[in-house]
Amino acid sequence: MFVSVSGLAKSYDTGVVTPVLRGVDLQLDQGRIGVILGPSGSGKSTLMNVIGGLDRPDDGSVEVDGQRITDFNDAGLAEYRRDRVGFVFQFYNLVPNLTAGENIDVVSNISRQPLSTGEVLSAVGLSDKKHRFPRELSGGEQQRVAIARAIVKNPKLLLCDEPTGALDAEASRDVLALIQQVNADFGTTVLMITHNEAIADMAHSVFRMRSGDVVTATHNAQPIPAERIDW
Ligand SMILES: Nc1ncnc2c1ncn2[C@@H]1O[C@H](COP(=O)(O)OP(=O)(O)OP(=O)(O)O)[C@@H](O)[C@H]1O
Repeated sequence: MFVSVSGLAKSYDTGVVTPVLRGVDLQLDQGRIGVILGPSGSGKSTLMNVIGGLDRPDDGSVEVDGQRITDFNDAGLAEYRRDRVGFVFQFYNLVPNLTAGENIDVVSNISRQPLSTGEVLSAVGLSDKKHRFPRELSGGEQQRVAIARAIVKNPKLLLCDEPTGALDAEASRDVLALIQQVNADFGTTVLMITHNEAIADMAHSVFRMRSGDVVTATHNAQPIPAERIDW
């Protein structure tokens, strides 16, 4: 199992203690696309942040590629995030005064075994826009740069938190097709959060969350190409 989450629990204390993850179990095979669905506040982002080493649980464990990351110290977690995990968020988070190519270079410069900026820009279909600034790109193009930046470090795991949340249907389909292409071409295991039920059809595994727990895990023998998702 490439990602194995077991009994993951986390609460926030804001005066009142609120459990946000209540003993979550989740398993995803290597090279697969997993989608996490669930209503707002069900704990999707918190779960993904723990899997990505951005946050720590109170209890339970996360293993990725045979390593129990929940046992790592801060330096170990920083290294894990830097070398092993690519992150894509809803609002791209590109550096506004750097070009598309420079946004990608920032990450490749600190990566251990990066792909080339040219290769990832070509993979996301933006070779001709390398010198554009984020404000000179559409939302969909900015998200494709963000995906290129996430994969330039050649991560084993790509974590996407609502990657199409700010995009219209057409741009969303392009971005999802690109994520599928990255999964197929680079063998990257993908875990993606979405509110959109329709996106489940492109995943190998679908995890439905409710009130801090994964309540169902289902598997698609034949995920559909993102181009065929019905919005
Ligand atoms: N830093 C924090 N401090 C206190 N409560 C928090 C914190 N982060 C998240 N929460 C709470 O934890 C719960 C789960 O949040 P989370 O962001 O994981 O849910 P989500 O399913 O991703 O929601 P959405 O779809 O709206 O992004 C929410 O009730 C939220 O208010």
